[in-house]
Amino acid sequence: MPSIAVEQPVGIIGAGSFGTAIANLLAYNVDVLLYSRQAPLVQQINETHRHLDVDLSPRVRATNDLQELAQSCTLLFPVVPSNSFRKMMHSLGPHLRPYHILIHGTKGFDAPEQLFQDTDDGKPVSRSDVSTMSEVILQESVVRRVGCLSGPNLASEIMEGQPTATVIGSAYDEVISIGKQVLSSEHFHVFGTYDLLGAELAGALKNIIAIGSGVLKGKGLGKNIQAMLITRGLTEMVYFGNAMGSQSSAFFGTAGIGDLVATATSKDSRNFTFGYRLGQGEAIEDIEATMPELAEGVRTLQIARKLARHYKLRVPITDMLYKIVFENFDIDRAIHFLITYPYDVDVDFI
Ligand SMILES: NC(=O)c1ccc[n+]([C@@H]2O[C@H](COP(=O)([O-])OP(=O)(O)OC[C@H]3O[C@@H](n4cnc5c(N)ncnc54)[C@H](O)[C@@H]3O)[C@@H](O)[C@H]2O)c1
Ligand SMILES: O=P(O)(O)OC[C@H](O)CO
Repeated sequence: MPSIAVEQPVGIIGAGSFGTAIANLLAYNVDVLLYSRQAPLVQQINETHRHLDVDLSPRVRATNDLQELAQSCTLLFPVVPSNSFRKMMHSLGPHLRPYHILIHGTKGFDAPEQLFQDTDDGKPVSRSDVSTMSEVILQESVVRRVGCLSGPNLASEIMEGQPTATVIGSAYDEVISIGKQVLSSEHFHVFGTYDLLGAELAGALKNIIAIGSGVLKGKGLGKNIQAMLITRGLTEMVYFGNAMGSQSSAFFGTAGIGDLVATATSKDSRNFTFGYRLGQGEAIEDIEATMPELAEGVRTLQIARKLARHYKLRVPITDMLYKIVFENFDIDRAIHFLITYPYDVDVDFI
């Protein structure tokens, strides 16, 4: 096992909710260098050791110098939203060397901006138009040892010190082992899997179903229908995963059902909350205007809808949610459509 992680600080890129939660988790084992683009925030963190109403470990130091980050840390955790990820990699890439290891925590996809403006259903996208975050890292840097962090990891609970688990997906044993070494603690169990793609797809796709679950809750509906949404939603996630080249098993582990249950049932989830407010009757423009960072699932929904066309997938929940979010489709009609949908078999995958 490489010894770099304990001898050097471990870097985090993105001082938002998840970056901050990960910083305190890492600080049980290692010194941490937390990168933010905002100089005043860096100064505040280093002077007060507090951020987002949380006490930071004295082992956490902040910087706004990407070169310092890359030179000080071999192991880096990029945790910026998917819509900023490629831009962030453009800035970071020139500072990276083949010895760096990147384990990202971002749950979304990258796609050309044109795709998000193009509402023409007749134009599907293909898999090559869409990248996972590990693919973006490979495209934008010389780094090869990449991984992802995926699981039921609501930042607010982690910041309160509550226990949970995660899974590190990577094709490389040393990425999994070093990730476990720096992150494991009595609060945090770390699994490993070679199915990097499956862990990334599960983490991104569950956000769509979390929006749907929030919609039902916002409509005042109960646990029976929420359970069915999660069950059939998981089925649609498997369909997408199989079409995009991952194994089904990823969807039945920590990154799949684990994160789906957490995100689709918690008011601390932005995706669930976005759906809840829709279900309560709020206009999308009003929700967007008052959510500082848009729920990842909204972008993922746009990409998934087009991928479904490309792969000819039968994914009625994804279709209905797309219509609700982007075409003002009536929520009650969508629920009626799904309840009367001619689903033929209960479980049709292994
Ligand atoms: N919040 C959670 O509970 C949670 C848990 C697991 C995974 N995630 C995933 O982590 C990612 C980030 O979520 P979050 O909750 O931390 O979001 P957030 O909005 O709280 O924070 C994102 C941070 O990234 C920074 N950022 C954006 N672009 C950047 C750039 N180019 N360079 C450097 N910093 C940049 C922003 O300034 C912000 O501080 C998302 O993909 C999310 O799905 C979140
Ligand atoms: O819905 P979010 O973006 O708050 O995130 C939920 C996390 O992905 C939980 O693991």
